[in-house]
Amino acid sequence: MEATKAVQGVRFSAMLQFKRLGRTESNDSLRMFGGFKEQLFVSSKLHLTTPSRRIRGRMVSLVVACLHNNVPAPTLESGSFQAPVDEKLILKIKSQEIQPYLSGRCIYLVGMMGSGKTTVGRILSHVLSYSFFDSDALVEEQVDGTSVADIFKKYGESFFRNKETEVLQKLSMMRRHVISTGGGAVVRPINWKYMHQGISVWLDVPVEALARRITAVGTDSRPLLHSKAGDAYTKTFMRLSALFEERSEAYPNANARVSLENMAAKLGRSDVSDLSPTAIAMEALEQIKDFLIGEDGY
Ligand SMILES: Nc1ncnc2c1ncn2[C@@H]1O[C@H](COP(=O)(O)OP(=O)(O)O)[C@@H](O)[C@H]1O
Ligand SMILES: O=C(O)C1=C[C@@H](OP(=O)(O)O)[C@@H](O)[C@H](O)C1
Repeated sequence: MEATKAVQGVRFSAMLQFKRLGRTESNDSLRMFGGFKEQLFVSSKLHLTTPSRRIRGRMVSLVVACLHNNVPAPTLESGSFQAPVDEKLILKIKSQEIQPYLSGRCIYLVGMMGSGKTTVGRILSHVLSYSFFDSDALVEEQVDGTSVADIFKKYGESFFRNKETEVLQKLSMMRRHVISTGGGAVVRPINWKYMHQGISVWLDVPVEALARRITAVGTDSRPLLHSKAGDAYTKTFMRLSALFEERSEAYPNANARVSLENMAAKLGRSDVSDLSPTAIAMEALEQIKDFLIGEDGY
């Protein structure tokens, strides 16, 4: 039987020491569960086709030899198959790489509405074993569960901004949180004082892509985009462009920048829409690492 068949349908909890991926080869053990009553031990040799730290999306060859119920591997199964490198494992490795430099500091995601702060923030919090907070949701809690749209309608934008600053002040005293900030949090210098207690990351997404994403979900929860005239995409695009213009000097205050245009160019993609939240989270970790290493003077 081929090794591919031997592992077919088996869900496994991989304990592969991917930390070693920088090497061309490593020997490790996988402990596999499911589909079999007995535990199946697989000794593996992992070959990277090109030794590189940038292994994103590359296929690796995993040479597998199985040991089942203490029957030696050669008499049971052996073979090799191509396996896609698990993005989640890579994320985990990258997160482990930065943990010593991060030393529990919070991560603040900044960027325009729809830039993916919440989506990417949740992924980052998961891999870093941090808690996730959305500053808009915390403002809503402070105002008895009133939605951001209603806060703007009832009390106005300044009231919302004051609450947002209060929330950021409280968060600045905490540790081990990933925070998705509101798109306009960057305009108040005092907010930067709080966000600089942690590491800030700007998700820099072209306005066209933002407008596409927001048009797809509607503008109900985003009062600054409410408008009656024109078709949904055009009015969202126009409003976002004006807001981005006003804030274009504020976003670069962030410690690290994830540019979707740069990512797409690097990966040979013609459209930033092809970049998955996981890929963006990986790039965020990479950029955070560069910042932290620079900060440490290495
Ligand atoms: N990389 C991505 N590709 C496609 N759609 C995305 C991506 N990231 C986020 N989205 C979608 O865009 C919308 C806005 O994302 P969200 O994370 O809420 O942004 P923010 O918190 O910055 O306002 C959501 O519908 C989300 O599913
Ligand atoms: O850009 C802005 O000024 C705003 C962005 C919103 O958050 P998201 O960026 O999470 O949509 C929310 O804070 C509020 O509607 C104002």
